[in-house]
Amino acid sequence: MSHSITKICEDFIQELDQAIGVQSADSIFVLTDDNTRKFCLPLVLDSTKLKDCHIITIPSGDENKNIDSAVAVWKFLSENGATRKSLIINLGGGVISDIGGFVASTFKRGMRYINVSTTLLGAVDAATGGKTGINFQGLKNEIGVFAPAETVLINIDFFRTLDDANLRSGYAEMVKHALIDTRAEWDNVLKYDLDKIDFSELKVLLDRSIRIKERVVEQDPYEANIRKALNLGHTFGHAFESWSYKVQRPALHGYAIMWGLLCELYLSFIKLNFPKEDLLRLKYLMKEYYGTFEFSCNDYESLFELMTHDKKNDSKEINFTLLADIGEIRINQTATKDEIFECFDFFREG
Ligand SMILES: NC(=O)c1ccc[n+]([C@@H]2O[C@H](COP(=O)([O-])OP(=O)(O)OC[C@H]3O[C@@H](n4cnc5c(N)ncnc54)[C@H](O)[C@@H]3O)[C@@H](O)[C@H]2O)c1
Ligand SMILES: O=C(O)C(=O)C[C@@H](O)[C@H](O)[C@H](O)COP(=O)(O)O
Ligand SMILES: [Zn+2]
Repeated sequence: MSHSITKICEDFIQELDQAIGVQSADSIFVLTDDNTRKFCLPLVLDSTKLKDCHIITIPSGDENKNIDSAVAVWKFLSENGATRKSLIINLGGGVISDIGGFVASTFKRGMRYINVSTTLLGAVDAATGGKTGINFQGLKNEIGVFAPAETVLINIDFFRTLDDANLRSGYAEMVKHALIDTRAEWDNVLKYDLDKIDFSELKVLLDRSIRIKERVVEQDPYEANIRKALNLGHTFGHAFESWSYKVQRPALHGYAIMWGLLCELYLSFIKLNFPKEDLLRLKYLMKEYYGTFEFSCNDYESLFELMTHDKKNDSKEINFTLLADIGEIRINQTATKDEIFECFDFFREG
C-alpha cells in the first residue's frame, strides 16, 4: 500500500485543483454530511474542477457511520454513472473519510478518493493512513478495509466553525500521538491552551502530530506490529464509545479516547511502571477539559465484553498497547480481568 502525503494547504483551492487535476477522473462525487454541506461545501465549490460534480449528503454523527449510509452512497454512485475512473472527494471529518473511503474502495472493487479533512480529529488522524470502515452491531469500525486516499488536504480555516467539543475531541488524538512519540512533544502538546484556541499555534502542533502518524503507518500500514501504537487508548476507548451509544449518552470519539488513555496509562503504571506524574498530568487534563464518563461496577462486565471485540485481539486475551514511559511503546500486552476492572475502579475514583 502506498501512502499519500497529508498536506496542510496554504492556498487550498489551488492545491485542491491540482490534486483533482492529476487524477483525470471521468466524473467527480463530493461526499458531505449535513454540517460540511453547510459550512465547507460553499468554499470547495470555488474550485473550477468541481463545476459539474455530483454532491452526496448523508446525516452527520457517528451513529450514521453505518451500513445504511454506505448503501445510500453506493446507490447514488450506481444511479449517477460512477465508474472505476471516477473520483470521490470526502469533505468532512472522520465519519465522512471512514465511510467515503470504505465506499470508494469497494465500489466496482475500488475507485480513487481524496480526503479533505474539515475537523481537527480528521486532520490529525482519521484522514491519514488508509483505515476505512463503518460501525456494525454496536462495534466500532467492525467492517472495513485498508485503502489509502490518493491525497489528504487540510484547510485550517475549516476548523473555525468547529465547536469546542470537536476541537477537544481532535486534540485527544494529538495527545495520543505525543505519548507515543517523545517527552518533548508531550510537553509541547500539554502546553497548548485549550481555553484560547490559537489557530497558528495549532497548525504547528498539527503538522508535527500528522508526521508522527505518517511515520508509524509507513513502517506498518496493515497494523501487523508497530501500528498498534496508534491504537493506544482505544481498547478501553472504543468500549466507552460503543457503550455511550448503547446507554444513549453518546460521546465523541476523542472524548472516549481520552478516557481510554487514562485507563491504559493506569494499566501501564501498574504493569510497566509508567511514571505516575505523567499519569496524573493526563488525569488532570481529562478532568479539566473532558469531564468523566459515569458508569457503575454493574457495567464492568458489559464494558469488558465490548473489549473482547477489539481488532488487535488474536485469542481469548485482550490486546493492549501500553507505555513503559513516554515514547516507550510496548505492543501486544495483555491484562487479566481483575486488572482491567482495577482500571475501571481507578477511572471512577475521580
Ligand atoms: N480511520 C482512522 O484512522 C480514524 C482515526 C481516528 C478516528 N476515526 C473515526 O473518525 C470518527 C470521528 O471523526 P470526527 O471527530 O471528525 O467526527 P465527525 O466526522 O462526525 O465530525 C464531527 C462533527 O463535526 C461536524 N463538522 C465537520 N466539519 C465541520 C466544520 N468544518 N464545521 C462545523 N462542523 C463540522 C460533523 O458534521 C460532525 O457533526 C469516528 O468515527 C472515529 O472512529 C478514524
Ligand atoms: O490509524 C490507526 O491505526 C489508528 O488506530 C487510529 C485510531 O485513532 C482510529 O480511531 C482507528 O479508527 C481505530 O481503528 P480500529 O482498528 O481500532 O478500529
Ligand atoms: Zn481514534
